[in-house]
Amino acid sequence: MEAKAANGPNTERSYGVIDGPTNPMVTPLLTDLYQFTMCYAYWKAGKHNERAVFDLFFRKNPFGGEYTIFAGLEECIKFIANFKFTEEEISFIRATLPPTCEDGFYDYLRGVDCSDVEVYAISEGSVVFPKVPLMRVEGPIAVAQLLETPFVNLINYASLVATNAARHRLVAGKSKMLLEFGLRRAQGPDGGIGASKYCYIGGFDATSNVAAGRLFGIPLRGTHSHAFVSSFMSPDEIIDKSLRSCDGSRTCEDFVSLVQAWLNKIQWSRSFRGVFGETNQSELAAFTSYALAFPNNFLALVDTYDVMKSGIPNFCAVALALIDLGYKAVGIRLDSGDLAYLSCEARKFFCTIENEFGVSDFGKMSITASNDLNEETLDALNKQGHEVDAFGIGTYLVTCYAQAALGCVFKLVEINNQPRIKLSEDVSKVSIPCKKRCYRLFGREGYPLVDIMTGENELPPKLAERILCRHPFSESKRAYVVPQHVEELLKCYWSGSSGKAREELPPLKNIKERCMKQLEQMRPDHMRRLNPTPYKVSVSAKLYDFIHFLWLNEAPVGELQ
Ligand SMILES: Nc1ncnc2c1ncn2[C@@H]1O[C@H](COP(=O)(O)OP(=O)(O)OP(=O)(O)O)[C@@H](O)[C@H]1O
Ligand SMILES: O=P(O)(O)OC[C@H]1O[C@H](OP(=O)(O)OP(=O)(O)O)[C@H](O)[C@@H]1O
Ligand SMILES: O=C(O)c1cccnc1
Ligand SMILES: [Mg+2]
Repeated sequence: MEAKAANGPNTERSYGVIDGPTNPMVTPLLTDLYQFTMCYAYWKAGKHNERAVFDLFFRKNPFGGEYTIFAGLEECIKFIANFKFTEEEISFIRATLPPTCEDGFYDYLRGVDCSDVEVYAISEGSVVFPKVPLMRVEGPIAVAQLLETPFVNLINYASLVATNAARHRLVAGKSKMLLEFGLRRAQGPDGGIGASKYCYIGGFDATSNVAAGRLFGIPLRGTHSHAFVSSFMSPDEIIDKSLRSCDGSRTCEDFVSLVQAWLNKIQWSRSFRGVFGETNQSELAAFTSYALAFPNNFLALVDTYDVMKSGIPNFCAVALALIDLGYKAVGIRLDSGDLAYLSCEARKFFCTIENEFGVSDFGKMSITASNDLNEETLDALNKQGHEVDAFGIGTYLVTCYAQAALGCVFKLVEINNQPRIKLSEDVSKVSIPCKKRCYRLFGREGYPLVDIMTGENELPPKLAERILCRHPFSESKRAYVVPQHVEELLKCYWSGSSGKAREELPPLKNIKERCMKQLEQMRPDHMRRLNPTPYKVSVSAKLYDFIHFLWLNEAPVGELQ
């Protein structure tokens, strides 16, 4: 079933006005307690207004892949645009912190907003890679610190599920319809709404989630369930049997009998004689009823009793009766069994009907498949060969069953213009210091070749000019690149009250288009499922030297005795 296009409240916006986050639970209190204790301690030390720079990034691509889709930025910007404590929230913090905390702190909180904060970010829907900041947050340290948990929360799942959706899209292929059916299995209401929004960005065509359709204008689609089929007993219970023809010129007074006549014709036709016997009459009643309710959108779930011996013949009888009245049935959904085999058998059945009764295009009837689908099953279906046109995917997609979290982090990289580094025994966890600029360098064939981070004041990489790209931590890994195209990745998305120009938040459709375009632009070996080639993430020679200077400076020298 296809719902009429929705015009969500967020589809229109005027420049400069940013409405609040989608989820009203996203308030300044949606953070970890330690953000408030640190905030108090910064304030007590008189440090709260020191200018800090934080980077938000992740360390490893999810799902064993070599790419990630960045999502969740719009919600972060909506959050900070409306960041302000209510009196009730301040009272709660007062009651939560120890009584020794001074009153002046609460007066300070009363005045806190994000007018002194700037956020630079990669555009939402972009293909992104580990270590490169997705967002750079600059502002008074006490305020920027309060943003850590909500920002990381808003980005982590959004990017994870958008990446999961993109991976499903890549396996399914461009021509297939992908429907997100996950609401009932998602991690709560926010998980469900988020999944619908971010799966759409990652390449799904539609969702069954009505609230997401209203909120974001995502196309809504749906079929019907087994309950609808098994709720009927027999065609006798259909009371209003009349159906007006599609053009309104005549009325069929007994659609139920028309369906029955078609079922007999199919059963006794040359091609189907002996292929199936009595079909299930309660199923036939359900299909007939559904067709009477939606003659233009008739799609039947055919696996309640027996796909080939009941569901498909019953569907065809109803579809042919609809055709008599000038309607065009949509197709079927398979929700169990061997989806490769059954989809091929169903297609053969439809093609035989087309030939037997001379009904053009009956063989092209749409076949939707669902039932615990995931990347692996889609891949297996491709290998076996199938006739599925649309996949309805829920549980594995929205719960990100293959990987629980993306692991985004928020690290201090500069304070009062002083670069800071976070060391770790594990080199992959050492943070890259300094307020940085990030660029994507494209090669001769149009593919992105490498992302490079430089210090803020370094000259940007120049077109057709050789630049040394160094692995941030491994001395021997380096390469010269002559970029044919250079894209600066971090753009200003929030400039507070500074008056600096900032990017407008694009409509969801544009974010999705960006994502699809960028995925297409990637070199195929980075995208393959098995042993993909890692995309190179690098730093300039100058930044490399500085990281290692700072590293040596900060790391204590051990003493052996
Ligand atoms: N041709 C296929 N190749 C690989 N996996 C498939 C194929 N067809 C279906 N699957 C997957 O196999 C699993 C079958 O699920 P399950 O064992 O629950 O059987 P079922 O068909 O759902 O049976 P039931 O009628 O009890 O619901 C699903 O995850 C489905 O996506
Ligand atoms: O399988 P998923 O990828 O999660 O897709 C959504 C599932 O939800 C519906 O049925 P439901 O699972 O509620 O009932 P069932 O267990 O009888 O299939 C639908 O028929 C799909 O099977
Ligand atoms: O419309 C459907 O077919 C649907 C919706 C949600 C879950 N399963 C199926
Ligand atoms: Mg199921």
